Amino acid sequence: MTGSQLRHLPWPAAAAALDAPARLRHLAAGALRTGRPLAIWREPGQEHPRLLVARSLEASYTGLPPALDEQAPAGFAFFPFRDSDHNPALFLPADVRYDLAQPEIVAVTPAARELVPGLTAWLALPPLAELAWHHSTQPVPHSATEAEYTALVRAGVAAIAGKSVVKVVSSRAARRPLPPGFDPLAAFAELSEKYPRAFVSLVSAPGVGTWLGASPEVLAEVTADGQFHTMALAGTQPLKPGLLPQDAIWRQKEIEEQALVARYIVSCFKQLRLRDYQETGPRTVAAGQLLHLRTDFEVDLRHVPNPASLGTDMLRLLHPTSAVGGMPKIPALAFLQQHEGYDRAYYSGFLGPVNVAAPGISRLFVNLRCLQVRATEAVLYAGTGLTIDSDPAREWQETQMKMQTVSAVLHEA
Ligand SMILES: C=C(O[C@H]1C=CC=C(C(=O)O)[C@@H]1O)C(=O)O
Repeated sequence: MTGSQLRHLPWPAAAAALDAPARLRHLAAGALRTGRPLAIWREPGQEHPRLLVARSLEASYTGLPPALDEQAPAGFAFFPFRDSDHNPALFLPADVRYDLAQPEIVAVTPAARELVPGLTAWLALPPLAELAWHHSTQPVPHSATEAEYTALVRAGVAAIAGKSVVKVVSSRAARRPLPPGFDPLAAFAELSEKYPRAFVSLVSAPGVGTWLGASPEVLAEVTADGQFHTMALAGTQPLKPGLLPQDAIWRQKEIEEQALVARYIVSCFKQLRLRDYQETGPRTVAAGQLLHLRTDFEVDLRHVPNPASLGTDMLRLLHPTSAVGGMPKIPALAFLQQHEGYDRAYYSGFLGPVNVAAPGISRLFVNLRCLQVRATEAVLYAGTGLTIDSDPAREWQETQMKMQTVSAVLHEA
């Protein structure tokens, strides 16, 4: 949609004393109070967050993953690991938009023009002290003990030894009390400050709940200069004080684990008969206090026969990648369904804006290093790629480390 089709609402004089973050909070409060879905995000390397409010939950239900071409509708994708009635796939239409880089304007699409009178009145009202964040209507997921996680890892290693899978990514959930007065927006700001290279997000939708995260992993990106980008991210070790990422040494296990993810991406390109791509890496990269191995894949969309559909086709083939499911995909997902013992919901799904910054710019990330905000507690999620050499104690430890990325905002004792 062009800028001229958007209706721009100015902030009234009554809001003159509110700075840009206070205005974002006020808009979020209004969306939550009227039961609408919203997404707030800060893209890697960018200074300012954006907010998007969808006119309704019903308008946000979707079937297929979004199309990543410039003709596709603008919105924010929020997809579960597995699509189901409990965890519907959402594409929040970009009905109301607020960009902190342009704090004087609230933009509304024609599809949401019936919101304009209420929104105009809301902008002039004093800010609320409390925000009514949406909470999931699903039961709290089972939180595995170390003994249960050990049994899951052993079952995964046995499945690899029995050759039913080559790799599987086991995961678990953990419950933590929310500190008194926990404020998801303040936590979002803290994550944005702490992890400048992450995709930091806060999504809240009726029934679905409120999810906060700082993801290091691009799933599918289409950039303004016509490039498609994805990455193979896997292998984990702590970033030790004084150690530079480029000096990290990796064990055979992590090298293999990451190579499988890279191989999976190449197999997706092959399915689309795409030979012309740039592969860089693997290189060691830092994500918070962790190091990973990463290979980047770039395709110049100006030099492929199907530029409009390549991003869309790749997204549909990639999710869920072998960095969160395993390989081969179908038996790895069947293993998880049978053995994991809890509902991942939106953890290891994907999320991000499509055609919001401008038509033709999409940035989708894997929903990792995330937590779900419930009424009195947070649910943390993390997984580990297993290979034949996996040691259950190390894998448990690795999930603990991964959970610390986002649990930093809970200020646990
Ligand atoms: C599954 C997760 O991370 C993936 C991404 C990077 C490294 C991973 C690993 O070392 O196992 C995982 O594949 C998670 O953070 O929950």
